[in-house]
Amino acid sequence: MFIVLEGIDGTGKSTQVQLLADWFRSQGREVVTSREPTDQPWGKKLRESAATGRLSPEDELEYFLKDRKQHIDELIRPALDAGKVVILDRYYFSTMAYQGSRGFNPREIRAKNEAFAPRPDHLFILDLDVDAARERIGARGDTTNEFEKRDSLAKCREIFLGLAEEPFVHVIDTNRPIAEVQASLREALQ
Ligand SMILES: Nc1ncnc2c1ncn2[C@@H]1O[C@H](COP(=O)(O)OP(=O)(O)OP(=O)(O)O)[C@@H](O)[C@H]1O
Ligand SMILES: Cc1cn([C@H]2C[C@H](O)[C@@H](COP(=O)(O)O)O2)c(=O)[nH]c1=O
Repeated sequence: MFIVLEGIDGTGKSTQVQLLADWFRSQGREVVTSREPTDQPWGKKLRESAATGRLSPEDELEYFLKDRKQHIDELIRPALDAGKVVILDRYYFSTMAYQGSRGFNPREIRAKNEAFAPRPDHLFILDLDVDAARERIGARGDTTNEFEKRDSLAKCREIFLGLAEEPFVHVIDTNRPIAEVQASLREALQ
């Protein structure tokens, strides 16, 4: 079972990934959770760039692809092959949204990724209004970074919602208490 949570910053992805992992573990399943960008060298460079200034659009896209290839080879495929549940906080749909918002064609980005990246069984788009999402980032104690500018987040949200009609995609309204959001995820999986 391969599950991905996506959505703009602050929608509650990390919170929900942990709760979902707890649920699977309580059923005796082995679970691997991970996130992109990863904590490997390409991912680290990308995280640093959020604070120090974004890379050129071309370099940024290239680094995300390199980071993902390594992630798939070293963690995602081995875990899936071993029958584990894999739950990711962001994947190539974020590249469609964020690098799409920088001018690349989201469909081309998707094709490039799907040439090497397995498609998840379930994709949850956690959806929240941009201002509410930015407020949550503030309440978490973080200042918004270069990836979290209002206009580009609005464009990202639009690209994410453009995926809504596909059969493996579930759009989840996260303007609700954490437990209610989690109940919706579990219901969709059941
Ligand atoms: N449903 C909710 N209602 C209110 N607050 C929430 C909800 N879900 C998460 N939060 C809070 O909002 C903040 C952002 O949540 P979280 O870090 O899980 O989001 P995220 O989507 O992973 O963010 P990012 O993409 O920036 O890493 C946290 O302080 C979290 O406790
Ligand atoms: C996978 C991926 C991520 N991003 C951006 C989106 C976020 O703003 C940051 C990651 O931060 P998080 O708060 O830890 O989720 O990276 C991107 O632009 N493109 C991608 O492919």
